[in-house]
Amino acid sequence: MHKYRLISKKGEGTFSEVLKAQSIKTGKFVAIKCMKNHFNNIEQVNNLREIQALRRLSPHPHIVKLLEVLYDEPTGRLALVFELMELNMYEWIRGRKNYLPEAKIKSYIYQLLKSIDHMHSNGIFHRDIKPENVLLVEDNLKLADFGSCRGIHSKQPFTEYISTRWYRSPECLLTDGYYNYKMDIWGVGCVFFEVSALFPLFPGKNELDQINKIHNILGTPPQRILEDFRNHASHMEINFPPKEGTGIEKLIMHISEDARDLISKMLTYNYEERINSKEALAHPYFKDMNEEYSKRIPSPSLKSHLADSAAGEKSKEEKGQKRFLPLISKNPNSKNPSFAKISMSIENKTLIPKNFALSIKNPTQYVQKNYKSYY
Ligand SMILES: Nc1ncnc2c1ncn2[C@@H]1O[C@H](COP(=O)(O)OP(=O)(O)OP(=O)(O)O)[C@@H](O)[C@H]1O
Repeated sequence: MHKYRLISKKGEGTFSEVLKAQSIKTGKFVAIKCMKNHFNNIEQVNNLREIQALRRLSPHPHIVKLLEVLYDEPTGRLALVFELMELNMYEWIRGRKNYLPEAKIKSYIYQLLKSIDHMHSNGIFHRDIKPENVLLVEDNLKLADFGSCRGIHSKQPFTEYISTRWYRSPECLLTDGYYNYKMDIWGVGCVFFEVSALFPLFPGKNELDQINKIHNILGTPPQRILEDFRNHASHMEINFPPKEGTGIEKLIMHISEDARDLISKMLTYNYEERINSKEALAHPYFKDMNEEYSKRIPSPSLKSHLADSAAGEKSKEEKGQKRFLPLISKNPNSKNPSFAKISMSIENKTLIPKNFALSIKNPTQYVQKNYKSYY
């Protein structure tokens, strides 16, 4: 019944703790996302946005691959088993003193935009684009954490409190939920800046400070945009004294003009004018990338190999399986090994280093990044 041996902690988010584990049967390494919330029944699990979105978006070379869903009905605990990635984008830049090569950044941002384009073309937007949700293994990038996603055609206003403050778009900060898929592009612009500059562009300490940080750099929005925000906001008075921004350009003079131009098109106040994923992929910044990328991922079979490269050897069950669907059934007593009680392996103290036991902490906690204050 012990399907996975837990090895170490890989990360922690608001809703989960992610552990590195090894399949006892196949020796393959995986990442197990142990959800902090409990679930009453399998229907609740099946209705999870993260699972539904991953089913719709997979397989794709730049979307993290869900391998298995482990649900223990008696305890209500849920764990999602993913292919293991090496590190997230924040970990990649953390503590660096020297700028990263532009070619590397270009390749990663291109792949990120490919994932966004795939998502948006399939009617989903992510709503929490940030460096911690962008996972890397060698030269490959995959987008993760679809827990906040929504359907592009869902009716506004969106009422949930979403998106991580530093990467939240102005329309998301200032209106009562009148935003759309273009908020993901704002997030990509912030990530693109951050991996280029090695510090976050708008590290707001609270909502008001977040708005101020944006104004300090981009200036206050034009009257027309402010009027539009005002018509969709009741929670705050939108009345900013006009201010000129210091501009993004001078913070990233070391990158190419094309790169700066693309970042500023992603960080456009008016989301109707903000560049979309297809236009961004066709931007002159990527003129050498389209060919490079098709050389790198030339065929569907290599695509699926790339998707598995992080996790080592394919298991017997997966070999020959073209399209992977997470294993989940209504019967918790089924012989299906995916129903091995996750709690058994997680609680087996001989298998887990101290402090790495699954902890159910306050799901609203916010883990502050390890950055110094730059402004
Ligand atoms: N497949 C994976 N391979 C390696 N590390 C991973 C994987 N999935 C997640 N992680 C690590 O765990 C962290 C938290 O994962 P994730 O964002 O999915 O959790 P969450 O609880 O939904 O977080 P959030 O607070 O952003 O909503 C990630 O930032 C990443 O560092």
